[in-house]
Amino acid sequence: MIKVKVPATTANMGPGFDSIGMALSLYNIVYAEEIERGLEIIIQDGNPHIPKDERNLIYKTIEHFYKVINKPIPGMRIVQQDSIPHTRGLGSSAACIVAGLHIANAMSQSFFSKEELVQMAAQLEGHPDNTTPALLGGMTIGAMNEEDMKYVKVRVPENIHFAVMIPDFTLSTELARSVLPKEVSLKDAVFNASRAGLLAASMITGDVENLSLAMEDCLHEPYRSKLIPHMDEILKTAKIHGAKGAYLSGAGPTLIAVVKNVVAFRREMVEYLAGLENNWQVQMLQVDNEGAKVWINEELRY
Ligand SMILES: Nc1ncnc2c1ncn2[C@@H]1O[C@H](COP(=O)(O)OP(=O)(O)O)[C@@H](O)[C@H]1O
Ligand SMILES: N[C@@H](CCOP(=O)(O)O)C(=O)O
Repeated sequence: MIKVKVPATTANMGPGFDSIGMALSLYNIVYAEEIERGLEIIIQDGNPHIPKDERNLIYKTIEHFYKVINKPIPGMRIVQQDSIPHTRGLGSSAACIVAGLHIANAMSQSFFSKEELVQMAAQLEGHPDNTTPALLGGMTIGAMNEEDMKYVKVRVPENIHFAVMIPDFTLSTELARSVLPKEVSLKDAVFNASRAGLLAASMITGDVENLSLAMEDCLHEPYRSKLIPHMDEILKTAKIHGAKGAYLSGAGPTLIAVVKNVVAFRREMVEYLAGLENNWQVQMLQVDNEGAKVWINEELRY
């Protein structure tokens, strides 16, 4: 039996579009084992939106891996315990890709290194800001071309708290990318480049006082805010209630605030969000600095 535990991820973190992302302490757990033939997928929370056939993203990733290694895919049973809300900007699709790669690697006894899986995952997702932190933990800053992805992993202090505000509606990454402009001005490019650099450096030094400025973005958030009712108002209110920085997580619609005073912030935001539509829920999470974990027959492998 193979068991894989994969963290949720928050991509972009404001200005780091398609580059910066961080793993969060919220997990999907997937069990997989070979069976004589066919495919059985069991979704333990019974979520009707997750496909239980060959269209399932974990299975599609496993199928891709077997094609790469040029071996026939065996019959298998997959059991999913999902806690990462899907299509909400918390890297549920990246978590499937990472789980699928780890399962296929173990099941086929291919022994690809973690580094090779990092590269494969980034190519499959098309941007490295969810899959890299999901595999390695911490915050990662990545850049890719057609062949390769280079990155740096930063361990984030565990006493920084992330208030994760999740509404009751979904927003697919595909749709949220379709509203982005094809070209941007030099002014906007400079705005983001300066803040992305400041964000990376501030997370390395733990200088959270920089985050209010360092988490600003003008490449994707202004366009996506039209798809997310009250987004700008919620981000502003989070700062009024003491957030050090606040941003749209991934392609949205989840919003995240970096906070120090966890109890007071949560109380005030829960009260404020209760007055809006879309049933916003607040979860207080931390960084996951370890990334995905794999057990084979209950023995932790990596
Ligand atoms: N646990 C899961 N099992 C199988 N497929 C999943 C799971 N979670 C997400 N997916 C697939 O990923 C899609 C969401 O991906 P995406 O739009 O990128 O949103 P997210 O921000 O959650 O990654 C879902 O529509 C579904 O097809
Ligand atoms: N850089 C991507 C990140 C998408 O993250 P997800 O968690 O929404 O899948 C983007 O902004 O499109």
